[in-house]
Amino acid sequence: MALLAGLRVPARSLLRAGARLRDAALGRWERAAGGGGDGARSFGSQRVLVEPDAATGVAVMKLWNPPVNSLSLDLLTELVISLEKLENEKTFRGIILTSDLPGIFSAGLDLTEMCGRNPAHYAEYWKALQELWLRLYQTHLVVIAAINGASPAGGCLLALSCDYRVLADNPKFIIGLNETLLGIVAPFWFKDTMINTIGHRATERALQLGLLFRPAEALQVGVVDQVVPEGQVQGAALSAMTQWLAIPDHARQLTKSMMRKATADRLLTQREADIQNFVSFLSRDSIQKALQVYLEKLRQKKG
Ligand SMILES: CC/C=C\C/C=C\CCCC/C=C/C(=O)SCCNC(=O)CCNC(=O)[C@H](O)C(C)(C)COP(=O)(O)OP(=O)(O)OC[C@H]1O[C@@H](n2cnc3c(N)ncnc32)[C@H](O)[C@@H]1OP(=O)(O)O
Repeated sequence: MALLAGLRVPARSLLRAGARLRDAALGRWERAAGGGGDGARSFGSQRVLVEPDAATGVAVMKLWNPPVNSLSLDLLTELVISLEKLENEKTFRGIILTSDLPGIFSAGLDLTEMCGRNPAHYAEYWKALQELWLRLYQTHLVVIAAINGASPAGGCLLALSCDYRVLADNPKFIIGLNETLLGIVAPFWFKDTMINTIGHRATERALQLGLLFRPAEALQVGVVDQVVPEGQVQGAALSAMTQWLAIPDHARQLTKSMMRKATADRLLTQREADIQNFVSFLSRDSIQKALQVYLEKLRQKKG
């Protein structure tokens, strides 16, 4: 059941159990080692599978961090490495970012990285999140999010950092920056990323109320660009990619940079202070207690 949205997500327990077994078995991408569409070999890490198609210059990047693709330190690190690898391959011009877990795009930041750890860990974790956002938000590649599941908070940030968003039409696939519902505050760069997507007023309302949008609402407010039937999300993302890749790279890339640089620079100029803010905020007893209670509720809701 989706606690925040007050919505039930169908039992994925069996799938999760299977996923955990696969995880335990490791060799995560052996099943895909045969390669991508044009004979290019799939590559990846334990939690990120990349299926490159050298013929089209598009790679599909799939998140796989069971049970809910929470953005753990490991997943953040692996995402940055995969992204960097694609950026350095001249063949690639676009990425489709999606999930390999049914019904979940990403549950956002990993609450277990934010609870009961020490300040050095919080700092390392936040730096890794900053790193992923800075790279994803500013990459010269076209990134299209094929959102095939729920994406609260940090999951929404991931999607908002892409160039275009396609959401599968399922009322359980909620998306939004819902931090206030947890008693925490979305950092300024989360807020800026949303403002750049849907504007100031819509962001203010969404952030203060911690709104999680269902697909039709997400489309209406502009959090996503397209809603398509489930099962068509990756195809629709690939179609949209064709339009983006029809634009000469240099012109599109310079335009992207012109639109996004000031936002990214704002974090870059106060990166260390942002880390310290996060560490001192998380180190408060009241915040730790609130996060523990929230995590416990998530764990117990099945019982
Ligand atoms: C002044 C300010 C200065 C600085 C700022 C400082 C701090 C603020 C920064 C904060 C920014 C935060 C961003 C975030 O992303 S916080 C995380 C927000 N995410 C959520 O709240 C999502 C919670 N999860 C859900 O709602 C549901 O799990 C979900 C995703 C809808 C899926 O539902 P379902 O399929 O039914 O799965 P379960 O709920 O049963 O969960 C399965 C399993 O996963 C665990 N889990 C879920 N979400 C998380 C998570 N985010 N992190 C870690 N673990 C998670 C859950 O506990 C279950 O565990 P179990 O052991 O029981 O299997």
